[in-house]
Amino acid sequence: MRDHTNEKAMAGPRPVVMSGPSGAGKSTLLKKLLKEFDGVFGFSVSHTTRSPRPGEENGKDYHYVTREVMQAAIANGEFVENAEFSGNMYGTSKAAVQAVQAKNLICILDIDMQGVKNIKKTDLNPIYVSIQAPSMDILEKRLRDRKTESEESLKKRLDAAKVDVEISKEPGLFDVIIINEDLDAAYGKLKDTLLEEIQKVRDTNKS
Ligand SMILES: Nc1ncnc2c1ncn2[C@@H]1O[C@H](COP(=O)(O)OP(=O)(O)OP(=O)(O)O)[C@@H](O)[C@H]1O
Ligand SMILES: Nc1nc2c(ncn2[C@@H]2O[C@H](COP(=O)(O)O)[C@@H](O)[C@H]2O)c(=O)[nH]1
Repeated sequence: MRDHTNEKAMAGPRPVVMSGPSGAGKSTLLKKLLKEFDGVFGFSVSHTTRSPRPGEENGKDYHYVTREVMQAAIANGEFVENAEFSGNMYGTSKAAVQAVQAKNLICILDIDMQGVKNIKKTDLNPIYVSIQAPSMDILEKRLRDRKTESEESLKKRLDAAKVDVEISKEPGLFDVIIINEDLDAAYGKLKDTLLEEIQKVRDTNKS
């Protein structure tokens, strides 16, 4: 059977991959984009086996599933990419990407470094953005202040962050690395990076 995800990817605007250490500010920044540019961006809702955090909604932030359900769906070829992160499974389903691209929106994927490497093997052709904190100390403070992690999970995320920051230096891996120190400044850089694609969607919607 042919994979229609890729045909849609060729036709519509380029997706955006937002990656970077847990706690660097990816969700904060992408939520600002979705709010300011209503009708331009759409979020690719991932699947995960982790439990929802207070305030998170099933189907909006993630599709919360069991490991068994997720493994079966992966085996069935339903995912573009998947990864194990900090003791849980995460993955982007083909349906999640298609749902956004069917509306001719810029599809935003919030994924870890394993996801970036796997998306590179597809022909999704996204813009790759790495969001990083100014230092490991600041990253740790943000994660602690967010109050979402146990000590064990915090340690796993900080260990993964160190690896992530090193790998992100690989030439050509990311189109842009944004250091999220001042939120407004980081958001400004993100918008500058995506300006051309935003304009394309606006032009298409006008005509
Ligand atoms: N520029 C900033 N200055 C201070 N705090 C920030 C800044 N950007 C984000 N934060 C805060 O840092 C915390 C982590 O941000 P956020 O949840 O967006 O990170 P994330 O990269 O999406 O993490 P994860 O990958 O775990 O989902 C949040 O509490 C957020 O409010
Ligand atoms: N490879 C993938 N990584 C994903 C996906 N969805 C989220 N993530 C990444 O997981 C970590 C942790 O997220 P959290 O919500 O538990 O804090 C973070 O780095 C996300 O970018 C996915 O579908 N694939």
